[in-house]
Amino acid sequence: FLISSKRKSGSVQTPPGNRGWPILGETIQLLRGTAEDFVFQRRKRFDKIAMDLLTSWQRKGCVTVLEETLQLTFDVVTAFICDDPRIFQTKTGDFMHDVTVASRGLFKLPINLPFTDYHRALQARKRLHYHLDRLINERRISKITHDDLLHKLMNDKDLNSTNQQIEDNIVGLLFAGQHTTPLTLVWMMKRLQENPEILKEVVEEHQKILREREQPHLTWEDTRRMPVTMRVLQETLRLASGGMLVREMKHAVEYNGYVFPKGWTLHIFHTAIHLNEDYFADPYKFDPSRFLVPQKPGTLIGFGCGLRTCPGAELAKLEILVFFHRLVTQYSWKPKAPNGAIRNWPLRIPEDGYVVEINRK
Ligand code: HEM
Repeated sequence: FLISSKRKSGSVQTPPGNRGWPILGETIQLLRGTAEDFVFQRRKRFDKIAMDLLTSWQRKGCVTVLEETLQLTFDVVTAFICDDPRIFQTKTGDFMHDVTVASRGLFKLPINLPFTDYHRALQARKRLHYHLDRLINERRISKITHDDLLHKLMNDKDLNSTNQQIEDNIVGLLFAGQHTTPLTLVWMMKRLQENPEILKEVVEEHQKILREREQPHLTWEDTRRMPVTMRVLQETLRLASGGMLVREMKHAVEYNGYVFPKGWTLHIFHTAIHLNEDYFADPYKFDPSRFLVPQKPGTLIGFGCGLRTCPGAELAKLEILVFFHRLVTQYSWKPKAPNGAIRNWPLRIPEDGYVVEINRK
C-alpha cells in the first residue's frame, strides 16, 4: 500500500507560488481543538451562510452542489480568517476564482509558459498576494483591533510575521479548505440519497434537535448531539476520499521485506487502507453503523494522521454539521443523474458535480 519515489518532499502538496510555507504554528493551533471557542464564536455566521445558500438553492430549483458549496466553504473559511469577509469580495469579484485557478496548478507539471495552467496558477497567485498585501498594510495603518485570525497573525509578538508569511498562510488555508469540504458534502448528499433508511435516521436526529431548541441558532451542544450524522461523515470519508498522505522518510525503514530509504517520499493512499477488509468488513458497503464500534487507530485517515493531521478538521466538521442540519430539516433533493459517471482524477467526484433538484419540505 505504499509507493515510494525519490522526489523532493513538499513538492506535491505545496500550492504553486508559495514563498512562506509551512503554515505557521499559530494558524494550526487556532484551527485545532484548542481554538474551539474561537471557531464556535462564528457559528451564527456559519449558520446564516448555510441558510442563505439553501434559500438561494430553493430559488434556483436546480443546482450543481460541487460549485455551490465551493462558495459556502470559501465564505466559512474567510469568516474565520477575517471578521469582515467583505474584504474578500474584490471589485471584480474574482478572489475566489483566483484561489481555484491557483490550486488547479497543484496537479500540473511545473512548466511556466504562458499557455499552461501552471503559469495561470502563478499569475492568479500574484493577484491574490497583491490584494492581501493591500489589506494587511491598511490594517497596519488603521491599528483597529479585530477578533480574527488575521489580527492574531499580524500582532503576535513572538511570530513577528512578515506580510509574505501571513499571505501564504491565508492562501494556504483557502486552498486547503477549498475542495475538501465541498467534495465531502457532495458525497454525503449522494450516499444519503442512495440510502433512504440512513437518510431517515439523519432527518430524525436533526428534527429532534430542532424540536428541543429554544433559540433560532444552533448551539455548540446541539452540534455535539449529531452522532448519526457524524458516522455518516466518517463513512463518507472512508469511501469517498481518493487522496493520499505524503511523508518524507527521516530514517530508512524496512517493512514487509521492502526497504524504504532515508530521504524518499512515501505516498500513502487512502483507498488502500480504507478499503482493506482486514480493517473494515465488507469494505465497499456504505454502512455508517460500523463506527458504532471504535475502529483501529490509524485506519480512517480521511483527515490524515499523526502530527500533520488536518488542522481544519474541526472547522470542516462544524461547517458540515451545520449545513446538514439546515438541509435535512427544510429541504429534499433529487439528483438529475443518479447513475451518472464518476471522475477519478485528480479527485473522485460525480462527473456533473452532482446536479440536484431541490425542494422545500
Ligand atoms: C472535509 C474537509 C477536509 C478534509 C477531508 C481534509 C483533509 C486533509 C488531509 C488528508 C490533510 C493531510 C493530513 C496529513 O498529511 O496527515 C490535510 C491537511 C491540511 N488541512 Fe485539511 N481537510 C479538510 C478541510 C480543511 C479545512 C476547512 C481547512 C482550513 C480552513 C484545512 C486545512 C488544512 C491544512 C492547513 C493542512 C496542512 C497541515 C500541515 O501540513 O501540517 N483542511 N487536510
